[in-house]
Amino acid sequence: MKKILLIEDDLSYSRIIKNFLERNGYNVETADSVKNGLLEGKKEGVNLIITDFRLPDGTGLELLAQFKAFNKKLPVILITNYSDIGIAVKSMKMGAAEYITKPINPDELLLTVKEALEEEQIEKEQSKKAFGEENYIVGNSSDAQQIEKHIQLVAPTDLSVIILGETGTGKEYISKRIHQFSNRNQGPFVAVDCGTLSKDLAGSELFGHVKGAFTGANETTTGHFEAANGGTIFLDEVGNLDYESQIKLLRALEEKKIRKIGSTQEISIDVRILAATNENLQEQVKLGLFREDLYYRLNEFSIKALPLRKRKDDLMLFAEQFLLESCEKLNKEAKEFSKEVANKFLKYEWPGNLREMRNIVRRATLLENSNQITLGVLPDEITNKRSTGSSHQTVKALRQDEEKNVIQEILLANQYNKSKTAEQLGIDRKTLYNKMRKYGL
Ligand SMILES: Nc1ncnc2c1ncn2[C@@H]1O[C@H](COP(=O)(O)OP(=O)(O)OP(=O)(O)O)[C@@H](O)[C@H]1O
Repeated sequence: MKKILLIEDDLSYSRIIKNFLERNGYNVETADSVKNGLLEGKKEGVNLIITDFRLPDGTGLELLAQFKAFNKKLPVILITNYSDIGIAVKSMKMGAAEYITKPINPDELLLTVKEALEEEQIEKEQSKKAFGEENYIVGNSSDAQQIEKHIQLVAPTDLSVIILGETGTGKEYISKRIHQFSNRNQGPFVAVDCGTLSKDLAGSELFGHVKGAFTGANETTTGHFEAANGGTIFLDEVGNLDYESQIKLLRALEEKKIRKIGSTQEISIDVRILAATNENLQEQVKLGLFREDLYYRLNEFSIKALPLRKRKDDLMLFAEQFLLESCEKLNKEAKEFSKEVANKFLKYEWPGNLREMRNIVRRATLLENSNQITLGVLPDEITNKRSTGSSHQTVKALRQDEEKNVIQEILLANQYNKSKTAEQLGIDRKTLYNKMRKYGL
């Protein structure tokens, strides 16, 4: 049975989530602070961490950073408030498996947990074989067609490719597509998140080590390069590699040989390298933080993944694909977007790009009961419903606090059964959902 550690300081809420996950076949331990979370999470046998963002002695992001330094393969799901998209985006950059927003929707939670654990399994088995098209959308706009042309052009060559773009713009998807259309597509595709490689262990993660190479090296390991032999290695957030690892990487690329840490034996490798960054790598080269020779070696060809706000022509195509996928995955009847929603989508900035859109559409699919996605199930960021400062603010805030407490109490008493809660409050389910979202319940 998979073991989940849930870190949440609201104990009644924590109990409800724990019960729900246990009913669905998981073993759940709980902790109520950063300190206790770290203690519990580092114990043997934990497969997944779910942590709230706001904790009494710190934040979920601090925990995420610590867990990623401790074991970067341990998946971490961050719970944020519905409107904290900035934190959610940051968490993904820091290596979170996924984020979910409050109020937690049970189906969404279960799906996210399942997906995070599946990914953990794949990592473990290192079964990086060829994969299907993964619902890859090319897009109809001329920019999208240009990117696709470049992918098809460069894929069959062995050139190193650097993929530039903001977080969530599809850099990893592009690199998988390059692998898929390359002659190496029967070989492994190994994705390495350089942002989560600690300085001390980067060398051994990338190239492996022999038993006894350093304290704690109890057995000989295979590094990512060796695992990718005959295939493609994808170095995500390559700008985060420390200087020492950059030197080793350059050597591996130039000599096509690696040496495990602590070994004198050289191993020949045949690996194609794709790298991604959402930083200005050239700027880092200028500042002396990234080696110029490595930069040119990685940048034999470059592809720019566009931010979603600059892809207005294809934006609804993505939204509709995510809606279709969500309906299928969640066993919901087919739905469409209302005109108002489409308008808001086109005006929104999408700081988290395609990943944010996929998550918002998935959540809207869960919340919407009709066959049309309406404004009511979108976050305030998109609908601009956020209240602006006014003289009534304090009185209003007080009333809202009261209302929030009452709703929370009744929800808890009903074990988060929304129909019962709405009935007891004398409001309909939709109003309840809106209020829950408003108050982050
Ligand atoms: N071409 C595409 N077609 C369909 N969905 C896509 C496409 N590109 C990206 N996505 C969706 O967006 C999500 C994020 O994409 P991906 O992980 O490739 O982004 P990224 O730029 O590598 O993100 P990060 O900067 O956080 O590493 C994917 O999980 C997928 O759901």
